[in-house]
Amino acid sequence: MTRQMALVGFLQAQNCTNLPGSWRHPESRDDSMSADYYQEIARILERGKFHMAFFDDRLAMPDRYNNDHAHTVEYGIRCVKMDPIVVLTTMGMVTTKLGLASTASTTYFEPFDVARRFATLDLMTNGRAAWNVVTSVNDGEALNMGKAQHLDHDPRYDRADEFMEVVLGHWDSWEDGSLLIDKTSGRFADPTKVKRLDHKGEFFASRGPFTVPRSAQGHPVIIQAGASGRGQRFAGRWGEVIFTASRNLASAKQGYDAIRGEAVKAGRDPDQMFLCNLITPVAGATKAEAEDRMAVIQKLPLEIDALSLLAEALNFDFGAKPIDEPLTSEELQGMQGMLGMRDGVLRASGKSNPSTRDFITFSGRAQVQDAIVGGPKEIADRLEEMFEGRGCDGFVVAASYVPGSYADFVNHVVPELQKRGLFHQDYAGTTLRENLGLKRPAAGAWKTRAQAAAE
Ligand SMILES: Cc1cc2nc3c(=O)[nH]c(=O)nc-3n(C[C@H](O)[C@H](O)[C@H](O)COP(=O)(O)O)c2cc1C
Repeated sequence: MTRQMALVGFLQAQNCTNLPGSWRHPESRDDSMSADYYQEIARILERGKFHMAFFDDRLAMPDRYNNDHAHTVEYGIRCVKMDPIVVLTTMGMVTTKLGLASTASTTYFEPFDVARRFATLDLMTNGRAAWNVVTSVNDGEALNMGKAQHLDHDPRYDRADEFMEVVLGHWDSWEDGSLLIDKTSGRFADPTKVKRLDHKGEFFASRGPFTVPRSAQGHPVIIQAGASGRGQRFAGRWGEVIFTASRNLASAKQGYDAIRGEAVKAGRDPDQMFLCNLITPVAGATKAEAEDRMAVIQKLPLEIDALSLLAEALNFDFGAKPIDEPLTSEELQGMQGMLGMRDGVLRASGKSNPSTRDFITFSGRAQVQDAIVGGPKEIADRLEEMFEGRGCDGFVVAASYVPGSYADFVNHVVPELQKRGLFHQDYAGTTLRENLGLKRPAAGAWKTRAQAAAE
């Protein structure tokens, strides 16, 4: 079969999109704290045959900049952050095919809890759930979750490896065929097919038995977005859908090859994983219409948006330095958040000690300079180049206003991608795995492949 791309809607259960200024857009809906807002997005994405709606998450509002939240609340810089799984559930109730993905942290939750919440979502949506595994980024999250400080970068991933073993172990506990529900014999399930996990490891202990049987797709799809060396190793071991944020084909190809290489080392088939690259399309019926839209969007960001979100993502208070003063090597080394972002700024600026202003310019954080602006042809051309050039297998589509950005993409770009045979005409099945073309995992398959790779 011809290779076709996966499309994922990038959503936030918050007062703005990942572009913090989006709420100021004249056509943005004002009711982002209502179910109806998210249900409208869900219907648009399903009309456009998107594989998934995906929510990011963070367990704190940005307040690392100047160690204060006043600016965050005042300018609406992602200051509302609701529980994404609850919001997803409301979207699941008005759709039947759209995959439903949410982020949850391995650093601040217990694996049993995460395993149960996602397995429940998977049952309630007939096998459409996915979990984006993150290790979280900053001290604000630590302080909200009863810890003094966020864990260091690489040890977070060591802990996350064991977290995955516990979650997947629990998801395997009810063998297929264990449910009998036989009123005549009075037997609900076969006890020989439901096992306790009895996990006692370095970081976690969880006994079981798990309390949620397997779903139509086996278990939720695993998403990951590690970008550092350690993060890519983790993504290659566990991720079935991988999110990347490459800005051009050359760097996308590098990331694509690196993560697929890690998957092979972990004993996996790299063709059973989809790398989806983040894009911000600004689409119109014509190029001119899109450029008019972009003119409005470009006026939305404020400098404080970028400063606030950089401080949040890198767990570093950029407010403590004059904006044009180079950061010291010690300060750069001390950053513990999304290190892929720091490294990207070092690369793109060509400076070993960039200033805060360089971070604003070269990270593009909270801004739209990376937007792909165009009519159907221009946007489809860019996506086709990245997809056919093997920079990725699909795209995570970010919005600069809601619901307009999704509607514009679905109305103008999706038909063009379909016409070119790059995107499916319709959903192949009902579960997310069926629609992505991922095999239903056999219970325990992840263990054998880890062993095979170690041998
Ligand atoms: C599309 C996309 C979505 C992401 N969503 C989240 C998120 O919701 N929460 C989070 O803490 N990190 C999120 N991340 C960050 C990644 O999990 C990861 O930390 C980041 O890419 C840096 O990689 P590293 O952890 O290997 O340094 C996202 C990254 C991408 C590309």
